[in-house]
Amino acid sequence: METWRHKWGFADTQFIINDDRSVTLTGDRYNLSGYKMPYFLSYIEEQLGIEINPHDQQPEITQKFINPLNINKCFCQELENIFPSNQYTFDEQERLFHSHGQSAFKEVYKVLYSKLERTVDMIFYCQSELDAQKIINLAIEHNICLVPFGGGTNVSCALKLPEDEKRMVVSVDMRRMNKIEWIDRDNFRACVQAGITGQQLEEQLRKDGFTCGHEPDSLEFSTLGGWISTNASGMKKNRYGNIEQIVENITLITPKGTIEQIQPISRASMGMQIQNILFGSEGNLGLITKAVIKIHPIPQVKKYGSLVFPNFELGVEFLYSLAHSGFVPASIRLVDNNQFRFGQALKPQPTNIKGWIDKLKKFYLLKLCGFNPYQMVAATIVMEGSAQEIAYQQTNIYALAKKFQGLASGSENGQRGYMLTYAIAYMRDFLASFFILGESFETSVSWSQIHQVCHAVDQTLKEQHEKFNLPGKPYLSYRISQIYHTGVCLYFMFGFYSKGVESPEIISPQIEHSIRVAIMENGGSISHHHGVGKSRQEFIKNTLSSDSIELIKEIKQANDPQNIFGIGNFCADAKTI
Ligand SMILES: Cc1cc2nc3c(=O)[nH]c(=O)nc-3n(C[C@H](O)[C@H](O)[C@H](O)COP(=O)(O)OP(=O)(O)OC[C@H]3O[C@@H](n4cnc5c(N)ncnc54)[C@H](O)[C@@H]3O)c2cc1C
Repeated sequence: METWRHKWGFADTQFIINDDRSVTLTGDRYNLSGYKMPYFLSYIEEQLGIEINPHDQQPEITQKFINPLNINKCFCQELENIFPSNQYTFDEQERLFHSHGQSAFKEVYKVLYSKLERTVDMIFYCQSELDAQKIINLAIEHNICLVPFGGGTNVSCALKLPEDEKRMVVSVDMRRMNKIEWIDRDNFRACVQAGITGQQLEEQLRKDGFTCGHEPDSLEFSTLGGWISTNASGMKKNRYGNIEQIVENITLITPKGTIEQIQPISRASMGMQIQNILFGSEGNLGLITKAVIKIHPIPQVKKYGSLVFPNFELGVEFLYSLAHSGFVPASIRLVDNNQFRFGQALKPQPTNIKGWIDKLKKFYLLKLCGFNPYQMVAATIVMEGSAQEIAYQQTNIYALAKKFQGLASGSENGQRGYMLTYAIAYMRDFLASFFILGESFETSVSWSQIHQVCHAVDQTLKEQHEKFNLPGKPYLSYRISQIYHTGVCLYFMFGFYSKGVESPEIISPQIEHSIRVAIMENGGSISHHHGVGKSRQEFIKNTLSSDSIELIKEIKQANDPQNIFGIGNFCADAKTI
């Protein structure tokens, strides 16, 4: 539990360069692990217009910055009297780990290569609802700032500490609260403690024959409390719902008491629903200790699929028709040509037979069907349900795709596409060590504005790259990762070469900011699922009316007048209300 890691993921998994310049993902956790990828480096070099020297790596700082302890002696003394010593720590690595999320430029880069502005003073490991009440009471008595901590996977700087916070700051790590309290088999509900990670949740439910089905790409480390706090979205939301459709009751312990419904309800008309404001509360209101969630029997069949289309426009037209049909699969994603080619670059050197088959497939696609390798795109699909449901979806999806010149391209490619998403954050850290900085960002956008937003992002990135006189070429790729009745979630990845660039950690957020402005000016939203945190606070005023913002501030003020939960997300001046 107390292990820390500033980079993404498991310690046994990292990309390395072999002597022959091929790249391997170590370990055996993913289906990308353990084999040589001969085309990886050349793809990156071609895209960025640079040459990677495997021996020229950016050195990580060995003595990482941790600010001097800011101790409230009376608080610490009382805490010592109430809790055993294994429930809190001042360990420096733990303090650093609990002071950041996974934003590439503003957090991880700073920890590894520069300096994080501020660290927490202590970590408290919350083990029960009673612990939550006690630590909040102690914090009120001694004026301590508490910061709820889930898996530390947010990418919105939600755990970034306000620099002007003068009080002792205690991170409240919720991960010891990781049990399923009860399962109601008849009504498909489970009451689950908030510190459970997605992986633990699925493993525990599976033993009883159930699944929750919420699968964000951070599933291995992110927690139920974090999902609620950030209003998360999982890849299979078409079948299982986004987090707000999955959760039926939340328990939040606040400085004023306990916020919850008396019992979970399938649906209710009961006046204003206080539960709704907890989705996206981002650690501002209190500690989420548990939630009642919907569960489902493990599906009889899970099947991957994939399609290729001649270009992104046809792929989007297909998705538009699919979104308004009755056979939407659990998940479908459409990747642009850059991401499609990146997927190809991660493949192993084919064996003789496989190489021969691949050549035949290529001949069919490129020569007979006339696909252009620099325009074609791919959709990856996950179908879950009964055998009949899958058969129905499969038949109809492939028939519909044909109308948009789509061709089926196999389940193996579909599965690889999904596995790729688990490797992206490992790739970010690997590339950063070779001065290639990248970040992902997302938005929701109406169907009619998809191309406009993609174009605006592309243009803005090119302009910014030129403005800062950065070396090589900028990299951009995007995918549609969720479809809705009225629009989609667009998920972008961008990168640039930073060798020789002064303070890339200052330039990168400026580029990101300009891109968000372009997104919003062209009809995109502040965020589809990453949340506001500190990264997107300034865009709240373009999202909500000023009176709405005031109301939210008043709720915060009424609930936490001392600003014990002083992490200051959502609104820059939320803490001063
Ligand atoms: C590689 C990668 C892939 C990702 N994929 C997805 C994705 O597919 N979908 C998606 O929605 N997001 C995704 N994210 C973003 C991130 O995983 C989510 O925002 C996630 O919900 C954060 O959960 P966490 O437990 O890590 O929370 P943390 O990062 O620990 O905290 C996030 C915020 O929630 C608050 N908080 C956490 N727990 C509690 C609690 N128990 N009570 C009160 N407040 C609490 C914290 O104070 C903080 O403000 C991804 C991130 C990465 C790095």
